[in-house]
Amino acid sequence: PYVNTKDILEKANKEYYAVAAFNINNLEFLQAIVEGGIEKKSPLIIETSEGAMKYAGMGDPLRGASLFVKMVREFADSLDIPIALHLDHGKNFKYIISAIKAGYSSVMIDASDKPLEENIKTTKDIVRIAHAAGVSVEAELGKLAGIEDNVASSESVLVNPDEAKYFVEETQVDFLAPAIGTSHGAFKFKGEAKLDFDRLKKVKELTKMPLVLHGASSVVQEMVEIAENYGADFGGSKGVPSDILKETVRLGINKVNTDTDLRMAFVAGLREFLHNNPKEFDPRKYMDTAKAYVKKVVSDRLELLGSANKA
Ligand SMILES: O=C(COP(=O)(O)O)N(O)CCCOP(=O)(O)O
Ligand SMILES: [Zn+2]
Repeated sequence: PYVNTKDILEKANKEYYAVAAFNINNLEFLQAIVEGGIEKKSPLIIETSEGAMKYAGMGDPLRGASLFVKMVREFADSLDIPIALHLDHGKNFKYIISAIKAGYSSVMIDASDKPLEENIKTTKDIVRIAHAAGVSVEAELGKLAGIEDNVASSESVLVNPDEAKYFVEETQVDFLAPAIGTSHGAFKFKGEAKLDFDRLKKVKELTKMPLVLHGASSVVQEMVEIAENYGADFGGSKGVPSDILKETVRLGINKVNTDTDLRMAFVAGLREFLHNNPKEFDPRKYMDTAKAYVKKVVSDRLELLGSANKA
């Protein structure tokens, strides 16, 4: 069934597991993610960034949002696993309202680059509108390093746990993304991978609410090797190691944003297939391996996060 993200996360919060939030931009990634969810009998959070809404809507975010709602609902309404659709990194008021209007389960208002009081005010405005429409809300505190689509923030600003408590009380958001040292993309750490577990623990103690980890891809070595075998150059790529990811779940992370791992799996499959089948041009054939590799990464992640058999 098509459900509200909050329902999925409240259950995860109570039972101390995490649910992956997988980003999509097209049909093929959605198909692969849904196949993984069915195989693992796991709840799924499908999420789209504003860039994805523009991409699918050919420049028209409302059309993009509406297309994603229809695609996701088509799968969700016909399956036993709970599936939610979430707007990831909502920064533009028009896009956030478009997602609410189109029927998204939840939206993120990302005002993390603003001073605290401004982040609170903007977030409160969105919470008021979203809650009136039965839509749940995610916000972010602290800043991720790395490149986000429209915010190239060089250094990460880690969350202040006391600020987090004040923020959630003032804004009434439904789930919170505390920055604890991750960053978007495939180049997360120069040296050893390290996250601030102490801050995470404190934020959980102070807020007791479902928490979100952005920039949580692991950069799966198996996929890097396949892709590089067929011409990719992912030198220097490094993600969040599985044991560190599991520790964040143990400490209270319940939604785990995963995009890069699926992108790398897809392109590994595509490169491999195209190299080995020079005569093929049927998209149902050349997307096959790409989708299979995405499904594999999805299934492994659902297992790792503990949401398998929680549908
Ligand atoms: O946290 C993540 C993904 O983290 P990852 O890179 O570690 O997968 N996300 O919110 C995904 C952000 C995708 O934005 P865009 O479509 O503009 O490129
Ligand atoms: Zn993110």
